Amino acid sequence: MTDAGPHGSVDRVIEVCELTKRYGRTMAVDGLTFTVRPGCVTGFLGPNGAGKSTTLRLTLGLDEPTSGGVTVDGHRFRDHPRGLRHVGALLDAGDVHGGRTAAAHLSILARSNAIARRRVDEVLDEVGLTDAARRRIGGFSLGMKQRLGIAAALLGDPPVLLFDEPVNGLDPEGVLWVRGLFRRLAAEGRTVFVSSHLMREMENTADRLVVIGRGTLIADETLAEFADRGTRRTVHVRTRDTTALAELLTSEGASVRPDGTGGLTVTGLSARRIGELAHRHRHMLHELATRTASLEEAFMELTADSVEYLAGDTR
Ligand SMILES: Nc1ncnc2c1ncn2[C@@H]1O[C@H](COP(=O)(O)OP(=O)(O)OP(=O)(O)O)[C@@H](O)[C@H]1O
Repeated sequence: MTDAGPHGSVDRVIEVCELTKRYGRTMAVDGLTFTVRPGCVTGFLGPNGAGKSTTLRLTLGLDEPTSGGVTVDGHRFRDHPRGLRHVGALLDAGDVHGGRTAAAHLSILARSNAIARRRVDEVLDEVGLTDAARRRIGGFSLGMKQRLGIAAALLGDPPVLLFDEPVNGLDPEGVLWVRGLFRRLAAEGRTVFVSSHLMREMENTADRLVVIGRGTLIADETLAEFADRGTRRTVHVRTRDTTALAELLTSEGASVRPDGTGGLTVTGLSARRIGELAHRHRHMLHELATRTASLEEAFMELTADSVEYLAGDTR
């Protein structure tokens, strides 16, 4: 599965190398380098505007990079003779002709990519749209459009699959279904690359994570490695003289920040040690509690500096 290919490349591997895309004054993607391998689900995470869709569009040759590039098996997408039979993708589920039926939409795609007609019925069945096959797409819910987009990605039975925010619009049953589908596709040895701006959509799906913010790479690691950040403990402490306690804990090597409610969030010292120090220096503590950050919190902390639009932002 991961044998070296004819050009010294690795089979089914997406290689993003120094990828840069500038739109006027906006750096959508800024020197991104990472590799996506087969046999596992790789989550592509980042806040809104981080550059995920741009990276996926560049991977599919739908846009030209300003510099750098992306290859699949060592070739640019447009140089792959097998097109959709090699790389299947869901980019924008709404980008379909509403007047066509689901079956007609997929049949046209199949014909133009030399894919057998029987695949249309197979993928409609796979995504649960068999009963809606003869209905016009214009009347589809967002969730049904997502399923149709996933069907289109699967149509050519490709070894490499890209999905841009596939969970959008799916109901809870649909979310479970799509997770199972991604896991199965990866278990079959395919390369599965899935974007999302929500950690919780990835934490039960992805084996690896590529995290970006403002077009640059923030993390490229296994979910287990990422989870280790998530299990980092912080201690919540509340006292009357916050400033004095913060100075004391900082001098003992802790990292201390206000928690926004008059208390302090401390990392680098255990609750027990903080309790001992406070006692020795005669600080009365009103609260002392250890808490474990969730994966979502770890993700938000990691990407905090690259969030484009903050609620209530007054910058
Ligand atoms: N065609 C374009 N013209 C101008 N700016 C663009 C274009 N496409 C993307 N951008 C800008 O590039 C940046 C990255 O956008 P992109 O859609 O790739 O991010 P994203 O991570 O997919 O975000 P989201 O989760 O909101 O879809 C944004 O600031 C966006 O406004």
